[in-house]
Amino acid sequence: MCPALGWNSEMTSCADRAAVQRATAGHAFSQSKNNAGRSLNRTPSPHLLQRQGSDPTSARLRASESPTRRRGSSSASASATGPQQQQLPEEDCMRLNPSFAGIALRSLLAIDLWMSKRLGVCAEEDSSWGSVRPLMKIIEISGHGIPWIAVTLYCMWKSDSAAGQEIMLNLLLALLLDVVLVGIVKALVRRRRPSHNRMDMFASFSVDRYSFPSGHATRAAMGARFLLTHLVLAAPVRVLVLLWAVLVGLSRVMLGRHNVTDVAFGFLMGYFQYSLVEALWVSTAGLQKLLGVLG
Ligand SMILES: CC(C)=CCC/C(C)=C/CC/C(C)=C/COP(=O)(O)O
Repeated sequence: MCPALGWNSEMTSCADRAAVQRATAGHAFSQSKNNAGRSLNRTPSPHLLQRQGSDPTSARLRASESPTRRRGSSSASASATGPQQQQLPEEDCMRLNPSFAGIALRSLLAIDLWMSKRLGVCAEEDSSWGSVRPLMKIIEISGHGIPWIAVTLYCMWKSDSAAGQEIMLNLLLALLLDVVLVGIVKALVRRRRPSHNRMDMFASFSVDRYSFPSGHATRAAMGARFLLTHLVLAAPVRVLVLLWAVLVGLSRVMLGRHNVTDVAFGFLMGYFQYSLVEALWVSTAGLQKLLGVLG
């Protein structure tokens, strides 16, 4: 009798250990869902296990222990399917890894939701930091795509040097690339914005109802890297640019627009987007050549 799970078996193989751990993990999650605050490792009572007889966790458990039962029930069939038998435990071990990865991911997401809820201190006017919400919304606009694109176009038009125009052209292309890539990832991942978010954001696409990744964070990271690389800025201004990027990310969580992981991934994605822009850098000479070919 397995003391933790309460079923009869002679569990010695890797497959059996896998079954035990999957069942324990599955049980731990159903426990933590139904009964927040209890330990994940708590041993279930026999009474509870009886009740779980028809739930999906038990169904998985029955499915996973079936190879063991088949092995145990007939030694003749075991010898008949010898090589296959030896593969089964290995397969089960491989299925064990995703379950641990699943546990790690679920734990990370739970921490993420908890932290994001706690940091969403200006999600509403009457939230604990509701008085700084207008300031956070100004920071939000400073990282929005429309002002960035508008200012870039203006600088490109006003620039009197070919080098300046080339830089602004590439910044414009980078901003458009950012909108497209973020839109694709949001549409693929489809993570809902936090429940405490008020959807009162200035000019957004329909895909912006999703929160992963934060488009403001990608733009802030990519834009900051771009400006720091291509503009000659005094040291205090460079610090201000970095501070602004951090504030944009922080304001997303404080406004309740995003979870922490949306912003963290957004920063990472924006950082690498800049590397892509550098790799695909378009020179004005190259652009003129291309336009000549097309025209
Ligand atoms: C010309 C053109 C394609 C402009 C698009 C600018 C635009 C509307 C960007 C979307 C900005 C936005 C609301 C992003 C959402 O940011 P999150 O940080 O909330 O993901």
